[in-house]
Amino acid sequence: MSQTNQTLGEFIIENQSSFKYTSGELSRLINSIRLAAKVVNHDVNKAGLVDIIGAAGEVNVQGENQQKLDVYANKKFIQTLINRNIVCGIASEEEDDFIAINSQDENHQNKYVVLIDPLDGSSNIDVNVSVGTIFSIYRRVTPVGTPVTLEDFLQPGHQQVAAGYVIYGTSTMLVYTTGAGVNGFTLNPAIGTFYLSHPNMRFPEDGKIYSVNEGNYTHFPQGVKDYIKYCQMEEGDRPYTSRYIGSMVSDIHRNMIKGGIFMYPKSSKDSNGKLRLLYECNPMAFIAEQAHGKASDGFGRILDIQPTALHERAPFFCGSKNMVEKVEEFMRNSLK
Ligand SMILES: O=P(O)(O)OC[C@H]1O[C@](O)(COP(=O)(O)O)[C@@H](O)[C@@H]1O
Ligand SMILES: [Mg+2]
Ligand SMILES: [Mg+2]
Repeated sequence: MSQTNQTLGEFIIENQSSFKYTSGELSRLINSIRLAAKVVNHDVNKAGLVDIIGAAGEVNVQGENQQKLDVYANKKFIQTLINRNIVCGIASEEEDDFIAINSQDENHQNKYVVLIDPLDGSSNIDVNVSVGTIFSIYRRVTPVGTPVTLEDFLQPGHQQVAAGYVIYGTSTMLVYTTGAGVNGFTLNPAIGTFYLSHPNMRFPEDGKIYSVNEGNYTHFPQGVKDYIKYCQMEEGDRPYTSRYIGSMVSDIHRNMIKGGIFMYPKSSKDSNGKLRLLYECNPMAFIAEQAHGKASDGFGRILDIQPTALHERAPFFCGSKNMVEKVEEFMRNSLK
């Protein structure tokens, strides 16, 4: 791939006009996320050498032991967004409540709220397996000029104006959508620039990879058990291949390129699954749909769920369209 590829900065400017609220504000916001991603990437790449490995000694609102990199990435993204005076509110997996941001001139003119999972795949940080960052962006619904409220964050996923993720893997990539398709950019670490490497990303309609933590098999709903058995059957183009990294961003990224389905169902242990609707499921679902894939809670469209709490969870099935429809079929049949 030659360096004649478009840079992320050029792409943002060039595609600004395809975005219905073309005020440049969203472009500046995506640029801020690009900046924060580079800062975090710089330390992720030498995780063993700098003091960002291991537990931070704190427990977050989800009751999870925060990793040092969770806290570090959270701080870097929030700091960058505040410094660039570009948003009116931020919500994060690592923050109990949303953060209301007053614009310097105190009249709350900023229009966007951002929800982030600063570090996705925390269990993989210490073992040098790829991890990610996930972001979701909405226009506020409360009037500009008034302080941001919870209502601005509890919007159904189909209201997102942009969403994306950063994957810190064999290479570092930023993949995002503003509702006009999905594009992926690879960081050239030597010059610190993201280049368009994966234009117009699309899920193949069908795939041969299924990604689920089979260690929870006995706790899964019958429909999921039936679908996993279906994937493992010697029939037609099956059995499918089981691949599970344990970092949702990385599992879905792989399946978007190769064709496949990622599943984190509810179980007798987690009555609503593990993944958080607002800053994990919704942004990945927006990406999936924009890439001609599908995202469901097993019965309906993830993006149509009306959220009621900042850190609520949802069962999540995301990937190649025909595979998600197949698991929905098994879920419906299991209730008959
Ligand atoms: O270890 P499990 O139960 O399979 O869970 C793995 C899942 O949990 C997550 O790590 C949750 O995300 P965080 O790391 O951001 O908390 C997902 O990335 C991943 O798919
Ligand atoms: Mg996560
Ligand atoms: Mg996280």
